[in-house]
Amino acid sequence: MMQAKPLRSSSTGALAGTVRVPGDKSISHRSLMLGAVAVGETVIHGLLEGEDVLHTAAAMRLLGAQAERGADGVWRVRGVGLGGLAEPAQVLDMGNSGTAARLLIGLVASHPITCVFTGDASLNKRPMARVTNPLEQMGARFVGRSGGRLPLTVVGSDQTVPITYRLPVASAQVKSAIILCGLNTAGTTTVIEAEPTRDHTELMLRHFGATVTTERLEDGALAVSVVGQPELTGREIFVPADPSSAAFPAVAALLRPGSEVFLPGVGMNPRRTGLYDTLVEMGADIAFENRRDQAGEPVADLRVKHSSLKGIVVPADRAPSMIDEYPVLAAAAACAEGTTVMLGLKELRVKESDRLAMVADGLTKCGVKVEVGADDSLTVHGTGKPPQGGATVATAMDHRIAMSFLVLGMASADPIHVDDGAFIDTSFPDFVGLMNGLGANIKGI
Ligand SMILES: O=C(O)C1=C[C@@H](OP(=O)(O)O)[C@@H](O)[C@H](O)C1
Ligand SMILES: C=C(OP(=O)(O)O)C(=O)O
Repeated sequence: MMQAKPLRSSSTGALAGTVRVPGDKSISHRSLMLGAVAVGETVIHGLLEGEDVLHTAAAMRLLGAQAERGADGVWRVRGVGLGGLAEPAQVLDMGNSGTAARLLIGLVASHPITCVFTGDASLNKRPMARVTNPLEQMGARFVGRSGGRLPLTVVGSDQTVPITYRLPVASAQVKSAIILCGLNTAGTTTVIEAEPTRDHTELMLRHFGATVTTERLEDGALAVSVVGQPELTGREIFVPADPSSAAFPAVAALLRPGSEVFLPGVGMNPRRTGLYDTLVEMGADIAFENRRDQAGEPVADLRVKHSSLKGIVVPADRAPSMIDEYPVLAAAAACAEGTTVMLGLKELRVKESDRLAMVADGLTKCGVKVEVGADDSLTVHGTGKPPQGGATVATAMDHRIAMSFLVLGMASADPIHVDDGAFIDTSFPDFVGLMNGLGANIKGI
């Protein structure tokens, strides 16, 4: 159990400067996992060294791969080849990370090994049936707690069969778990998604030499297919800065008068940029400079200046492209002029915390008028002025709730306290140092 780390954020002057936010979490997990089942060496530049990703690295080692950080900060993974993962002698502890757990459950399911997965108190509450149901159809077996929660034993098989599966929820983790099981399954495995979710698994699999195709179906859904049992070859990977992490200094700069921050090399995969589209619609001054391609992923340098924001309606179909950014968008909406309505937020209830409830409770404590709809919408009534603040906000083991309220505390009239900032290290190590370097005032209490 990590020791709680209460933090306080108070308003300061303008934020200014350049920060390179850490590497993309989704891409980092995938680079370690695919590197571990490729033949030869995978060299990863800019891997996120957050706790979530370090749990994946540790798990890949227990499964037989080598994964080490060099003194130059570059990670090198020596893979075992597809089908070569070894049965781990210990429980695989995925910490706080839904992505690590769900993707790895998929990857090991088509290996003839038995693995026991567990996580922390937050992860062990999160639903896993969404991955075990389709993986069972492919031939893996599972023994877990009721409701399909971790701890969970996966009895994998080298006789898995391909399926065609329509996702019942828009989830890149579920899509990826099935594709990763399909990777070591003879034949073609297809996942159909009605709403496009992040496609880092597909892009990176192609980079490693697999055949992954996408086809638009008559009803508009996307069918993603992987041809099983390819030879994957170790590659060089350059991880872009995480757009989900860049969201925090970006929103902080928008809220603090006089601010200008520069965020180089941020991932701009269109399946991830919903927050930036939304902020621009709200009136944000964000320039996307030097757009370029970095090893198969689009990136840009972001220049963000203080802006007066207006409330808008954020449509439900934008949710997959900004799913982790609603807490920080809610902080921005609390300072905007007018009402912001965010539609289609049901999935927020099954993240590291029930983010819909945590955001609504925290904002209410800070003096913001909010409503949670029966349709899982969130309405935030902004007054055009930052809220009062002056509250202690509960974070429920959730890094994004902690960072979002610390950002709001940079603008609110009175400081905002968060009860525990320890989980920030899961995705954004040195968040406090980087933000304070820009001129924020976040302190331990
Ligand atoms: O595939 C991924 O890397 C992720 C997918 C999303 O989860 P869901 O697939 O549950 O929506 C997101 O919330 C998570 O932070 C990372
Ligand atoms: C939901 C998140 O991560 P995960 O599902 O991997 O725990 C997140 O980082 O906001």
